[in-house]
Amino acid sequence: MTEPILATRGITKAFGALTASDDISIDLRPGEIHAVIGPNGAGKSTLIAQICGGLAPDAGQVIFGGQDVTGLATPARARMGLARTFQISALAMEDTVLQNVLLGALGASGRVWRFLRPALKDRALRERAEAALARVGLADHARTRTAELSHGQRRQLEVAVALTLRPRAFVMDEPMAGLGAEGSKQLTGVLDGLRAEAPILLVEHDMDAVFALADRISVLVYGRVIETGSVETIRNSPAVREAYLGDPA
Ligand SMILES: Nc1ncnc2c1ncn2[C@@H]1O[C@H](COP(=O)(O)OP(=O)(O)OP(=O)(O)O)[C@@H](O)[C@H]1O
Repeated sequence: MTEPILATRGITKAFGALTASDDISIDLRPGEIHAVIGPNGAGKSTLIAQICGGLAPDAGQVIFGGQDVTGLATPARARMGLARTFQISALAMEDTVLQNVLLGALGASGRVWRFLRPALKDRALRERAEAALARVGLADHARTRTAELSHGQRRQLEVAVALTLRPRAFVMDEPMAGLGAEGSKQLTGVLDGLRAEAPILLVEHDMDAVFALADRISVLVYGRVIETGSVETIRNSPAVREAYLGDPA
């Protein structure tokens, strides 16, 4: 079997008497979108925080690129190529779309961002930024002020910024939240093409998007993964229906 790029091994995290992550082992393989779904309070955010470095597990490990990164802080994991998106929008609204992506590319190049002006003239950086914009369908908006983009286009821009870091894996936290039907459809198209570049661990409530995108789905209930499988497996699982949809099979 292909070596996973990202994996948790027996991740456990308790808040007082509540076990928010209960011995969770999931993995993300090259080329796939692995969705994590579950009812409110199931522990999705807690899991993501441990994967990305915001929260230390009580037990278990996070493995990224074959290395144990459990003790590493978020920026160190990001530098290794773990790209988290959609947590808080970090876009500079008054800057143009291209400037936002250039800032990302500049960060990835290790230079400091007070040199943004020369960066606009740096051909290699600019090409990288423009390629990222084209990748998410925003090539025609390079000179648009970011504040003028629709909500959905801003999500696309966040993906472009993340792409400039040349990520090895994406962790996405509810990318479809707050988007209308059209925005969700467009972003679904972007994410669909992205898995070839870097696999995506996708936490998402929008089941249309999950069923359209996921190669595998893990279902989290009360901090436990009760089932991992293909869309078909999950759709037909009596355990998932009962525990997640509240529908006794
Ligand atoms: N810092 C904390 N202190 C105490 N309890 C917490 C803390 N963070 C989360 N919890 C609890 O852990 C459980 C899991 O929460 P979490 O936010 O991970 O769930 P979730 O699946 O992401 O929910 P949602 O879908 O609503 O975002 C919940 O019962 C929550 O109240």
